[in-house]
Amino acid sequence: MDESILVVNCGSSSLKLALFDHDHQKIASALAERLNQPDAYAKISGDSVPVPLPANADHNQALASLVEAFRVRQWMTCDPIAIGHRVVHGGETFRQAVLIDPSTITAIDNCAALAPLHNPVNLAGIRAMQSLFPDIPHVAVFDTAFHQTLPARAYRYALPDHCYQDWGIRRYGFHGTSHQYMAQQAAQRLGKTPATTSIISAHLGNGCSITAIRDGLSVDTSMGLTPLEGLVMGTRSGDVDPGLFDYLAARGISSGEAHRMLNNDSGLLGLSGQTNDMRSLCELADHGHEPSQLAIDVFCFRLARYTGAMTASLSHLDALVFTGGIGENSPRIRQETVKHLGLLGIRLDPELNRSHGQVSNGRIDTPDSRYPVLVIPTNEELVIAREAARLAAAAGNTAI
Ligand SMILES: Nc1ncnc2c1ncn2[C@@H]1O[C@H](COP(=O)(O)OP(=O)(O)O)[C@@H](O)[C@H]1O
Ligand SMILES: CC(=O)OP(=O)(O)O
Ligand SMILES: [Mg+2]
Repeated sequence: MDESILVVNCGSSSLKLALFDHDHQKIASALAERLNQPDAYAKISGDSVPVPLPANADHNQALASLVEAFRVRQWMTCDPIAIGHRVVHGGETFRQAVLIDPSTITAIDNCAALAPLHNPVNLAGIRAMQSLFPDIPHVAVFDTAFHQTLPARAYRYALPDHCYQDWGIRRYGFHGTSHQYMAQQAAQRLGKTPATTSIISAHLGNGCSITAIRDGLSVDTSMGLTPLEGLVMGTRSGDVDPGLFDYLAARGISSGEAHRMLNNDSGLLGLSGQTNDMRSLCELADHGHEPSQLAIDVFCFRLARYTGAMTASLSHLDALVFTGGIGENSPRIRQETVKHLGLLGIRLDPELNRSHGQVSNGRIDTPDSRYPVLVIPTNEELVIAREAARLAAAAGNTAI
């Protein structure tokens, strides 16, 4: 028997699928993008030939095609023992991963108003996989769960009390799976246990967030009610003055248009006018494109400011950790961020930084830096696979 585990991560127009074996080693992964658009496509990592998809393929069609491609390649010769689903918003209902049953579906649906871009597609992915694999456990792993330990002083907005009591308006935080993994990995690299390790974890991918983790628990984070608050991101603005909405309304911009502007047309893309891709942005800046350099400057300064803010929640700091596509791969962004943190005494070794800490167990700081700085590759899919296997075993499916 295979005893494999499938992990599904559905985004608004994309999806990622990963297959793990019983030792939690990744066997295969695949990506579908531009879903519901004429040029929808899917590909398996390492394959040059795309997996055929019909024009305007939706999440259901893409998942069915990719599952079939895994089967044809003999990677999955029988049903997996469990399927783990990334769910972005679990509100205050979910403090940890859960087996999905009809009441879970209703609860995730109830959180959809808080994450209209994410939860409906997460649910679409769950339903599609349940119809392909009706007889095995499905597990939901929530981005928000790890942040359920935030103290009220960090999660409450200074709004009238009923906004929280009646409507659940509070800061929830996201990317929890990645931040939790950073806490474990940093502890391991520093020869400590997570329960005694305090870090600042900067997850810098297309979405970006930073979290203060005190003795293994999330105590402050930059994202809020939705994944729009906080750092500058690929296409998201991060923090803006809420007065902006009235100002835009007075200029005839509807709330839908403002929403699109802040979520899809802002961030690195908005500032540079060119791209949301940090690698391209760095090349453009190298060729003298000033708006691209400005986008990098705003990104790094905001990140440094938030790093300083996160220290308010910690009594000591074991490491500043960089992760996500940008955090793992860009020495320039790490250096330009840390350059603003001189007062904290954080210094990077240029050589170690250039090598992404690969020869130094992740460390990229100098011997005289007041705090260690680590680069750690994130692996949200592995965490989801482990959680799915754990809950499936607890539910009596094949033990792991
Ligand atoms: N070598 C690099 N230098 C700078 N940025 C990079 C590099 N490699 C990847 N990135 C950036 O990482 C971002 C994507 O991060 P990733 O974590 O893969 O995204 P997602 O959040 O979609 O999983 C993009 O902005 C991409 O340009
Ligand atoms: C919550 C969030 O921002 O997720 P992503 O980085 O996948 O967009
Ligand atoms: Mg990511």
